[in-house]
Amino acid sequence: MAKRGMLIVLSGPSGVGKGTVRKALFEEPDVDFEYSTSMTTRKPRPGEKNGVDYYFVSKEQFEENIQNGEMLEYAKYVDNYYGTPLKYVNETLESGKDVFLEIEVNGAMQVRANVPDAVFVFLTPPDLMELKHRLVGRGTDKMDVINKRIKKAVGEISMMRNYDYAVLNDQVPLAVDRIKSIIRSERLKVARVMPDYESMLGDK
Ligand SMILES: Nc1nc2c(ncn2[C@@H]2O[C@H](COP(=O)(O)OP(=O)(O)O)[C@@H](O)[C@H]2O)c(=O)[nH]1
Ligand SMILES: Nc1ncnc2c1ncn2[C@@H]1O[C@H](COP(=O)(O)OP(=O)(O)O)[C@@H](O)[C@H]1O
Repeated sequence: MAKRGMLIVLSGPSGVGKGTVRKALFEEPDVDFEYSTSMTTRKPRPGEKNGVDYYFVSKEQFEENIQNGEMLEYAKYVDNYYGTPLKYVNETLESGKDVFLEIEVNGAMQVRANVPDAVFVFLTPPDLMELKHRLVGRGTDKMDVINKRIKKAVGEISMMRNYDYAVLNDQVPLAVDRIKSIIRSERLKVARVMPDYESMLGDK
């Protein structure tokens, strides 16, 4: 049976650059993670595709999935549900492939409780002014939503201490390199540079 894959969880406040950094990371030739597409009740933004950016579903459908135990984790974030479908993550990890989740902090803490050997990375902005600047610059949310997201960010940033790693996203290529170092180091831990005692002792 294939060795179970590694689960890496990237969180951080809205607008810090999770999506941007994740896309840049996935373009690296030596990075080979499967991205778990989340499910949400949020309406698609212009250009977003169902099944690619998210699985866009109704509130009723989402609640049915929760009831049926089909979510690895889920959270309500600024009036909408967001969550990770369990089946894809389990099957992919079981097949030996590594999986990448990009989710907010409450969901990440649920994953922490259920998958203790997952690796938790918090992406942090240089400061709150820069975070607001990025949210405004992205131009996808109205000012009232941006303000709600910024308010939420303060609490989210205080959750950073519950993560294995904090990564500063001052510049995208630097943040990508930092995450790659974490992955390399975690792989070493998993590969465990340990002797194979059974073969050392020989057949008895
Ligand atoms: N718990 C959880 N959070 C998610 C999931 N997918 C996305 N999110 C988070 O929900 C928040 C809002 O997402 P979205 O509306 O797409 O805004 P954006 O990430 O700021 O572009 C972000 O912090 C996402 O990381 C998920 O499957 N589970
Ligand atoms: N290191 C960075 N420096 C400047 N702008 C950035 C950086 N990373 C991301 N951005 C910009 O910030 C905005 C929010 O990024 P996005 O990836 O959508 O964040 P998130 O997925 O965390 O909500 C986007 O306009 C993006 O281009």
